Amino acid sequence: MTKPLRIGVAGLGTVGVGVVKILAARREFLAAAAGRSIDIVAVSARNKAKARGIDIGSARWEDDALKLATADDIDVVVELIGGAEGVARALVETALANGKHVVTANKALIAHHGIALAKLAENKGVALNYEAAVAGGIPIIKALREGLAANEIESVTGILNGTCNYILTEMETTGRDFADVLKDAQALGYAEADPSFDVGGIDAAHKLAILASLAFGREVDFGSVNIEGIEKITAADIKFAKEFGYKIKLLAIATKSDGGVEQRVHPALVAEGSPLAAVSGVFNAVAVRGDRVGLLVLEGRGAGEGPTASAVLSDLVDIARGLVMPPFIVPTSHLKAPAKAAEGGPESAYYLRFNAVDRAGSMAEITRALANASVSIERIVQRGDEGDTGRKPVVFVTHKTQESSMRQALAHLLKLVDVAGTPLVIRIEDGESR
Ligand SMILES: NC(=O)c1ccc[n+]([C@@H]2O[C@H](COP(=O)([O-])OP(=O)(O)OC[C@H]3O[C@@H](n4cnc5c(N)ncnc54)[C@H](O)[C@@H]3O)[C@@H](O)[C@H]2O)c1
Ligand SMILES: N[C@@H](CCO)C(=O)O
Ligand code: NA
Repeated sequence: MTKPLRIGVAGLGTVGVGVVKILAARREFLAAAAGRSIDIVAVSARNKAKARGIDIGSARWEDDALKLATADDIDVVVELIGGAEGVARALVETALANGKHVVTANKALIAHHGIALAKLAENKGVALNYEAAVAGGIPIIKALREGLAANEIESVTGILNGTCNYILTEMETTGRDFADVLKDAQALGYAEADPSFDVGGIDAAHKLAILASLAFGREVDFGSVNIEGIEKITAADIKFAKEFGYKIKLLAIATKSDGGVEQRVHPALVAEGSPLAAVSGVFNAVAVRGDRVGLLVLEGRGAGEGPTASAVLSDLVDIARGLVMPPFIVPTSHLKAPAKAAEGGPESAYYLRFNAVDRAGSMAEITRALANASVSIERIVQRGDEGDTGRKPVVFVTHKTQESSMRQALAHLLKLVDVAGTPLVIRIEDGESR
């Protein structure tokens, strides 16, 4: 057998602990699969004394993670700290500059600096692998890089944040409130250090920008993603959606058009019975449409110790086998510059919810405001308690309409005295039916 692949692990939190556990449990099999053993020679984390339930054996402890990037006895730096800047970025840059392979689960880092880091890796002939960064245990990077390489990709639609999907599913099935369920997701190790990245849609946008780059052969363009989170979704919305035959999901959608790429992350109503509506709890899914393969849907756990560490290990086994591929499928010199497609996307139906005064004539005014913007209504429901505000929730489902018409309708609604606050507007998507 060739000499061992020597790794340094920075970060021993949810993911780092999972990596140490798999390496211990599957040591012999992985060595046989890779043709060499994978040995942890050093680790680093913030708190040496913390009980983690793992045995790091003879691995040395480094208080300063950056030492892993310069140590002579390390071939691969495994970055599991997190964050687009700070120690994580410095560690990865220094490791690559020193000719060490890097494996990371850090989507924020790859979304912001992936191309610059890939250039560094290419110059040094080393790997920059990040399977764990997108959709946890689903091998979507491998699928795009290897299994789907023959295809021109037309669109990628995903449920890419485990925390949000877990929250929306729990709210639906148990009726518990948002804040309560978010605490659970944190305790289970799903959420980011700052959970507003999850619920605000930023984490899903990081992942989408990476997938869009791989799918469409353009440089990562996180800045162009239109992002909306799930913070405004209430248990009542989930109930109304169910009544109409839909589930609410945080979708991440990247579509190729003549002018470039449209990237958006937002909650959407997806029809029950469609592949994406069936994805529940911490599960993620990625639906890819390729010109030759057609629709392909991959589903699996998107967060948590085991699934994420599983992806990190697959990257390590690739390196141990001697596979060093361009981080973005093609060399960075072949990637096209980012190009943002005209906004608006395809026509879609919408769900609209707001509170309105329940008096004679108010509904007529509201429907007129929508009609004046060419938005036609499929369903109206007015129900619920007036409470002490004198206003009742009103929910509309529209027929398919242009986004510009919907914006115009909203502007009209906001001028009506009977409408309170800003209406919640959610797109209705088809959930990637075949
Ligand atoms: N938890 C998941 O389900 C999941 C899934 C996919 C990707 N990720 C990504 O994996 C990375 C790690 O996530 P996590 O959930 O394991 O985080 P975590 O907060 O559980 O662990 C982070 C670890 O990094 C260490 N750390 C922080 N600052 C450090 C420093 N300056 N030097 C050395 N160590 C330092 C901490 O001590 C801790 O051990 C992040 O990039 C995250 O986005 C997490
Ligand atoms: N916070 C992320 C972790 C996996 O990337 C999520 O909930 O999906
Ligand atoms: Na993955």
